[in-house]
Amino acid sequence: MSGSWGKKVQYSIFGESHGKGIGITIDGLPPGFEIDLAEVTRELERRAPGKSPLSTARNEKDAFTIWSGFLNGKTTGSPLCSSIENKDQRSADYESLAWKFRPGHADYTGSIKYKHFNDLRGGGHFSGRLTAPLVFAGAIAKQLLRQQNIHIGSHIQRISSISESQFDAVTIDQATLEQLKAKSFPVLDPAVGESMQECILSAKTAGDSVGGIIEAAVIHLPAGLGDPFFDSLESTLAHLLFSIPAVKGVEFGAGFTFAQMRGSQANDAMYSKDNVVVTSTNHNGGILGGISNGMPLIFRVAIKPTPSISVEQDTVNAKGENVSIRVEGRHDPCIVHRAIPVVEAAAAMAIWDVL
Ligand SMILES: Cc1cc2nc3c(=O)[nH]c(=O)nc-3n(C[C@H](O)[C@H](O)[C@H](O)COP(=O)(O)O)c2cc1C
Ligand SMILES: C=C(O[C@@H]1CC(C(=O)O)=C[C@@H](OP(=O)(O)O)[C@H]1O)C(=O)O
Repeated sequence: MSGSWGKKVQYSIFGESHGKGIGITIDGLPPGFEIDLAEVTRELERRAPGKSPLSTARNEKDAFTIWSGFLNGKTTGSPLCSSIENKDQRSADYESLAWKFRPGHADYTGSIKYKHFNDLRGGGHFSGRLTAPLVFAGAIAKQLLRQQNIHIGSHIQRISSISESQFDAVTIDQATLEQLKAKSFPVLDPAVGESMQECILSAKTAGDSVGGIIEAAVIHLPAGLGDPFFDSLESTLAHLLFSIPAVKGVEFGAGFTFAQMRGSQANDAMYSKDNVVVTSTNHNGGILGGISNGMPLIFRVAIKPTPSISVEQDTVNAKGENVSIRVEGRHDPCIVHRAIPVVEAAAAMAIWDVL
C-alpha cells in the first residue's frame, strides 16, 4: 500500500468508506500559518455527497476534527492530523451483492492485492469517499498558494457527449475562476450546463451512469517550477491527479490534439511584454521541458462513468463462478461535478509541494 505522498510536504491518507472514519496527516506545513477553517468547510461542502439528485443519496456532512498540529488558529509546524467521521454507511447494500466483484470497481483487483482481507463495503479504501481528506488538505494548500497570488479553478468541460468551450488558455483570470467556484454545477455556459444535468438524470433513470472531463487552470504560477527529469511539473501533477478514483486520463495544454497539429501551429510564439516573457498562444499549457513558463497552467482530467450501475452485467464472484450483477444502493450517476473540488485540491497539493 502507498498511503503517503510528497517530498517537501508529506501527505498521509487513511480510512475506509464504511469504517469509523477517514482522514489525512500533513507533515511539513510552515509554522504560524493561520488557516481559514470556514473556507476549509466550504471546500468540503462543495464535494460532500447527498446534496442533489445528480449525486449519491448518502448523506454525509463531512465535518472535520483537527487532532494535532494546530493551536490558537495557527499551524504549529508539527504534523497536522484531521479526520472526518463516517455517519451514514449502509453496509447491507454491499452484503446483498454476495461478494460479486463489481465490474469497473476495485473489488477484484483489491481482493487480489490484499488477499481478500480488504474492506469491500462501500469500496473500502478505494472509495471516492477518500477524496474528502484530499479536499481538506487541498483547501489548506490553496490558502498557502493564495499568499503567493496563485489561484486554481476548474469547470465541467464535458459530460458524456455534451461539451462547452475550453478556457481561453492565455486570458483566463481570477474573476472567472472565482465565479466558477460559487456555482454548484460549475460551467462557463449555463445553457450547456442544463443539458449536461439532464444527461446525468437521464442516465440515472436508466440505472446507468456517465463520465466527462474537468478542465482546470492555475494562474500566476511563476516561471521556473518543476524538477526534470523525473519530477517534471507534469509528472508531479499527474501523480496526484491519477490517484483520484475514476480518473483515467490527464492532458496538459493541447494534450492529445497536439497529434494533429504541425509544429507551426503547436509552438507558442514568444514575446516580451513589460520585460516579462509571455506567449501569444498557450498550447503547451504553461509547461515547457517539465518547467512552468509563467503562462496559465492548463490541464484536463477525464473521469470515467461511475462503475456501480443497476444495469445487469456479467461478472465473477469470490468463488470464481460466473454470475450476473445489478448494483443497487446509493451511487453517483456521475462523478464529474463531485470531483471538481477534488481535482483542484490535488493540483494545489502538488504545486504546494513543488514550491
Ligand atoms: C467523488 C467521487 C465519487 C465517486 N462515487 C462513486 C459511486 O458512487 N459509486 C461507484 O461505484 N464509484 C464511485 N466513484 C469511483 C470509484 O471509487 C472508482 O471508480 C473505483 O475506486 C475504481 O477505481 P478506478 O476507477 O480509478 O479504476 C467515485 C469517485 C469519486 C472521486
Ligand atoms: C460516500 C461518498 O461517495 C461514495 C463513493 C462510492 C465509491 O465507490 O467510490 C460509493 C458510494 O458509497 P456508498 O455505497 O457507501 O453510498 C458513494 O456514496 C462520498 O463521496 O463521500
